[in-house]
Amino acid sequence: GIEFAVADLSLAEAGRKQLRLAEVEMPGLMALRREYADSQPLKGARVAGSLHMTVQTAVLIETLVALGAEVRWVSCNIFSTQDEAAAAVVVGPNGTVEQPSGSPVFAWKGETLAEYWWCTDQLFDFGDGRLPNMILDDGGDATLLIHKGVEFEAAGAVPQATEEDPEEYHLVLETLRESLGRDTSRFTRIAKEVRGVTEETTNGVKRLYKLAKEGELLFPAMNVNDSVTKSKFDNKYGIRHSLIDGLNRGTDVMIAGKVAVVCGYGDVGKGAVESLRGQGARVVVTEIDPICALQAAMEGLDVVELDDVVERGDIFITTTGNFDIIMADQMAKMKHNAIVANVGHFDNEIDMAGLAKIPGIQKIEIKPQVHEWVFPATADREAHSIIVLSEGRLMNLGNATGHPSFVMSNSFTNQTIAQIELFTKQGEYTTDVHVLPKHLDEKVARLHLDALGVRLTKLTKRQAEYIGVDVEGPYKLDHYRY
Ligand SMILES: NC(=O)c1ccc[n+]([C@@H]2O[C@H](COP(=O)([O-])OP(=O)(O)OC[C@H]3O[C@@H](n4cnc5c(N)ncnc54)[C@H](O)[C@@H]3O)[C@@H](O)[C@H]2O)c1
Ligand SMILES: COc1cccc(Nc2cc(C)nc([C@@H]3CCN(C(=O)c4nonc4N)C3)c2)c1
Repeated sequence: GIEFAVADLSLAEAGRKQLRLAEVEMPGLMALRREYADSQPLKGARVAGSLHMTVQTAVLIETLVALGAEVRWVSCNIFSTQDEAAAAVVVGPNGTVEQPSGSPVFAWKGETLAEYWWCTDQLFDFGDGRLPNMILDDGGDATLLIHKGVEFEAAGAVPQATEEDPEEYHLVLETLRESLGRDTSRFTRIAKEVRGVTEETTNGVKRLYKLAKEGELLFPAMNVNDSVTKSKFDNKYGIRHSLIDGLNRGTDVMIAGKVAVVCGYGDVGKGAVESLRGQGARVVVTEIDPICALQAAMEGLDVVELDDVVERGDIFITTTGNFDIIMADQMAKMKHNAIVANVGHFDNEIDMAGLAKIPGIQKIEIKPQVHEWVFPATADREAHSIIVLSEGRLMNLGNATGHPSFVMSNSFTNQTIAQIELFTKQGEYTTDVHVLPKHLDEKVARLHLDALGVRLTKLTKRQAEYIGVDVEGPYKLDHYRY
């Protein structure tokens, strides 16, 4: 039978219904299932995946299986599992709760960190001594376990963590110590078996480039994040869709007419501005980068310093990927019931620690993920409040439901094509970090056009020659900025 560790298998039926809806909104993945139904390019692939165990990811998993792969899965985030999606994957399209016939999943919403690393360790045993030969990663935790495992197997022991190591690193070492106790060459064998890893996000990609630079990368890696059809969608269109979704679900405030301050005007900031402008907000931005600031000005946006507008703004959104963007003393000056939220980096763009330390501050939960922070009266101002969403964490996840399926279809079509590339073209990809060739990035876009009723114009041969491209593409140079 199928091994698994999920919250509740009986949620499978509900999950299956959501999966069927998501399939219609994920045309790229469904097109790949049709294109490769006969050739089964992933036959023989044993894919160990660590990526948010959501309804959208379930469609990715069943696409990999439809192309011939055997798959084991965990979530890459202790809160992002949708339990009904995990259950649906285990039961599978043709199974039952009593007789699950899907794929092994080890993930549930609200895992402890110790449970998280136990789950990740379950990825690497496909039964009868069989090991993974492909890794699909988001944030690099599966890749980390393999690399650290190989390092410590070679050393013959796992070192003790020191007190300056974060608590999580203690858990990683504990997990590896147990593994070494069971088998002194497990990760060394896995590393030999793995043909490559495909990495979903910026942070995971940064870790891969670091490993490659230090000459420690053990197998070829595909940087899926930097496909144009992944990061533009994730960062710009995903946020444009879900920013007002989170604002509306959280506050129901009328956005029209309000002054909205967007900190950062990169891909996410551009999506955030469009989202708010679409609702009639009067948007201003802050930036450190003169090119992005000039772009904003060209779009008719005021570019200001935060302190210029901290008393005038109604809605403040951080998108910088940096930290200490909105500080407690600035929040103290805001209008009564100004809204503050983050869609950028984890939880340190907004100074929540500083806010909590203000003498006499009061935190009132209005509803889950929506808090009113009440500043006590001072000599020159009566008591007043601000509204903070998702406690300063990613509010499109805390107050809304993450990216819509169509956005994830673009990301995951890149993932699937990248898996096929590394699995079927061993030797063509060196042990380094690669990006998908542009014609495959363009293929991802092509696979999403029919669903939108887009009709592409065809180049004539002479036109193609005139601009120096092939009729079938690629249509741009590698460094072209879309
Ligand atoms: N919430 C989500 O679903 C989601 C989705 C995608 C990306 N992200 C995150 O959003 C962040 C931004 O992503 P991106 O692709 O837009 O990056 P980006 O580099 O394109 O944009 C960030 C911008 O912020 C600017 N910036 C940096 N420090 C600043 C400061 N102190 N004040 C003002 N501006 C500053 C930079 O100049 C840059 O233009 C990243 O942390 C990314 O992981 C979140
Ligand atoms: C509460 O709602 C959800 C729903 C889904 C995931 C999450 N949790 C995170 C946490 C972190 C740190 N990052 C992400 C990124 C940004 C948006 N993402 C997706 O939407 C997504 N990814 O896989 N399927 C998807 N759907 C991936 C999502 C929260």
